[in-house]
Amino acid sequence: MTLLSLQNLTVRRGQCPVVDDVSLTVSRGEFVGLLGPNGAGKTSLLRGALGLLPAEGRSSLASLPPLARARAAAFLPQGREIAWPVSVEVLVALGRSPHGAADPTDPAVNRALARMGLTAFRQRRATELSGGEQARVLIARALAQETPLLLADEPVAGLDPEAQIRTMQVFADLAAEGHGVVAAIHDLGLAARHCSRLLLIHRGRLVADGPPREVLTDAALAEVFGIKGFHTETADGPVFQPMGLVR
Ligand SMILES: Nc1ncnc2c1ncn2[C@@H]1O[C@H](COP(=O)(O)OP(=O)(O)OP(=O)(O)O)[C@@H](O)[C@H]1O
Repeated sequence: MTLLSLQNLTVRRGQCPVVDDVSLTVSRGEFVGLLGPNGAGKTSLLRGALGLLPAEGRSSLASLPPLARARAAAFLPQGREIAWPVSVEVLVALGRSPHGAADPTDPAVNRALARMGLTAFRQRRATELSGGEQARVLIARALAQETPLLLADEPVAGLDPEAQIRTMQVFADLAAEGHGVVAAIHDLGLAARHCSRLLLIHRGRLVADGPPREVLTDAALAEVFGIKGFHTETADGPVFQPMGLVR
């Protein structure tokens, strides 16, 4: 079942298209990594798809009324600032708002806290956590929304290795449970290891779309990122490591 459909989506900042004629679909069961260099258009693509930026073309999400959209897709923005000194459980419960009251005793809040390893933090004041802990709380808020689709902008940025792997595993589990996840990710090794599909964005255009091994080719790495990488298959799954510059 299709959770997101983009047809010829174009987002302009000024005159310049920063998302250029992108068409794709995302289905249940997919954990999609959105890759591309700084400024490639990943955030603009996510925001355009959600209707948070004006766009030409069509997005199945952007055309929904706000409440239906909030029940269809959760969004984790790139910014990680928590402004209100509320408890972790109250903040995570805000993810339940599209479904009615934001109740900290809602089982969905417990599930989100547990998935992100935050149960012991639930009574802590969110503004008094470390940067990485706050980032995990914001992921938990998006998980508590329990939507068919999760769009996450650099969810593992600033997390320690355990939290990065835990978060990638949570997203892969969500996909295995029948949700869809699209996450902008700069760590190509984590993306290659955990995502079922990668989208490669270069100067606003979708230049590759497929399984990690087919997207992270030597030619694409050189052309898009200016790097070379090392791949291998291990008993624990695929390993990809960026190795050096080519320009
Ligand atoms: N508010 C803005 N006004 C004008 N141009 C913008 C604005 N925000 C972003 N841009 C430009 O749009 C392009 C795409 O930016 P976007 O934030 O989508 O990239 P990104 O792939 O998410 O990058 P990063 O990996 O650095 O987060 C960039 O060239 C950027 O300079």
